Amino acid sequence: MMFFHLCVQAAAARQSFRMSKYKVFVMRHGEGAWTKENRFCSWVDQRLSEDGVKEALACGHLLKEAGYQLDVVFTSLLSRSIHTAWLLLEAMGQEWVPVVRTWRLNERHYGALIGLNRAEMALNHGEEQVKQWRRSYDLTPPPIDESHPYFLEIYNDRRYSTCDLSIEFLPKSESLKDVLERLQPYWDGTIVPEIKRGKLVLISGHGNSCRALLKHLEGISDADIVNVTLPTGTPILIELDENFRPTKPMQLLGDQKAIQAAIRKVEDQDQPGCQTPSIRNIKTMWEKGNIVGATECPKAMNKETVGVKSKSVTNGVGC
Ligand SMILES: O=C(OP(=O)(O)O)[C@H](O)COP(=O)(O)O
Repeated sequence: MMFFHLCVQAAAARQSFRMSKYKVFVMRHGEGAWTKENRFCSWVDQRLSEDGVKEALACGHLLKEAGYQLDVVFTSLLSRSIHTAWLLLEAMGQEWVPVVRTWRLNERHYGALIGLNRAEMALNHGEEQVKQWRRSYDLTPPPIDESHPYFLEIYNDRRYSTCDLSIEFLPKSESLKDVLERLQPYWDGTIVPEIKRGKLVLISGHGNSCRALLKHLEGISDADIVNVTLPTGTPILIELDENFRPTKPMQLLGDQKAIQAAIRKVEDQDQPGCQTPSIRNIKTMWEKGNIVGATECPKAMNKETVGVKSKSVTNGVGC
């Protein structure tokens, strides 16, 4: 958390006294159902939790009270990001504002780790390994494959037939670096032109798609981005000069004490003691599978072992 401030200060030191020409809001959606369960959610389409709905509405009230008038909101193709945009616009009384969706703002694809519980992973593989998987810049987790219980749910979903890449070219696992590489063309080609037209843009993204964007905009180094963690449901205001360089430190809007507590909560998700009530009913998700050693093909799991009752997807069949 301290490092987050250092990154911001480092960016500020480079900003000298340039004039702000543009503003843009970047925010991670409200808390999702699996955030509460402490599971890697990624491309699984979970809804907002009750708290997540409240967070999204609170963001809208905050921006409305500050007098902001949005012109366009960009979201991922995932419901928690879109729902956050809707609730926020409703709270602002600006429901008519266009919402534009793109897979390029989707959360980082966590590959074979999708569905797993972070605290349990830390018990099995060590906190440091889980921190590396979560926060390092260029580490890519083992890819998802057809034996994974969420594979079909993701890749058979009709929304992914609407992308500017055909389904077979969509990612099967991503590092943060990969996220930035797929996001930057959309930022440059679609979002920046809107901002240059004078539109006030809000991006309702995800923990890691927003980290990738902030890394790019704030010039955060590969080493320092490891220490940047974003809370849910907190708008970040970024002011940019005519060359899209930041003119001042980005601002996380809202009650600063609550924001710091929310960041700490996300950081602590990979502490072995960070168990949720539901996790007690979940058998060891990889049945002691060694994901550290796995490169291509981690051990099979099924939806029941990760606490999901649906049997609509074929169980994994092993490697
Ligand atoms: O789905 C996720 O993020 P999201 O809740 O922002 O969509 C990831 O599981 C976030 O996990 P991380 O905080 O361990 O990178």
